[in-house]
Amino acid sequence: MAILEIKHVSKFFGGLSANSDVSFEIQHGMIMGLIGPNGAGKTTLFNCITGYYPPSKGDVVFDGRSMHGLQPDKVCKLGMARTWQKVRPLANMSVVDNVMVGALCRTGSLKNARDMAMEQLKVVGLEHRSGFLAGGLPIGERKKLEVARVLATQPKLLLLDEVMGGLNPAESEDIIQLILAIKGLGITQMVIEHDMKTIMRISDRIVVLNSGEKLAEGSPQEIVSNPDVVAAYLGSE
Ligand SMILES: Nc1ncnc2c1ncn2[C@@H]1O[C@H](COP(=O)(O)OP(=O)(O)OP(=O)(O)O)[C@@H](O)[C@H]1O
Repeated sequence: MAILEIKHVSKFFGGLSANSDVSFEIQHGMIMGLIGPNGAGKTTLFNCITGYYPPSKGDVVFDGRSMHGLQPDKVCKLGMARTWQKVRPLANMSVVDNVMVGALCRTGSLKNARDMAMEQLKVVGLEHRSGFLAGGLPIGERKKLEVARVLATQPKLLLLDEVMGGLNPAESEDIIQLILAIKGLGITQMVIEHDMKTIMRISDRIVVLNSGEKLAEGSPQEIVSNPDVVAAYLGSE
């Protein structure tokens, strides 16, 4: 069974169709890349999947259960967590306290939450920063902090929205290695990313959105050799 089934999802903002009849499935343990030109509807789809927007039409089925009508906190408790394009840590709190916020979705004990947070800081390589103020971290470490915070919610499915945006090549490489390590932990991931080389490298499959519609789906090789994708997306780079 697929971990996530997106079934004919549409999202309208007034007359604008941000997502239009989008359907695909994500299998357990894989990395699904989600690409498309600016304004193609990628973030809107993340919002529809994770309960931030109710889809105007269609349904999202996670682990065999419809997400219809569920708020983001409930969706997160069921095992789906997402990052945001703009990283906004709780700047005046320590790094470990930021991650504890995620862990408190799973435990009421502050001690357990701290232990869980430290565990995730190790996964992302930030344990040496645990006592620092989150607001003082450089951008590359803020991104890792964001990933640690969502990992602390113990997701089965992680949705990463342009987590490499604004990073230099060395920082991006760190995040790529982190995404691959998370895959090694058995966590399924869906990744929005603009850099084509990166998305080709990390994805098992890729879905391409264009003007809100699913334009193509396939392996990285199938996507780069798809003439529609080249015309709509690669041609616009
Ligand atoms: N809350 C909203 N209200 C009205 N229109 C919206 C809203 N959110 C998104 N849109 C519109 O929906 C379309 C898709 O936007 P979305 O942010 O999902 O695209 P995207 O593929 O994530 O773009 P980018 O790559 O630039 O982040 C755009 O035309 C955008 O202006």
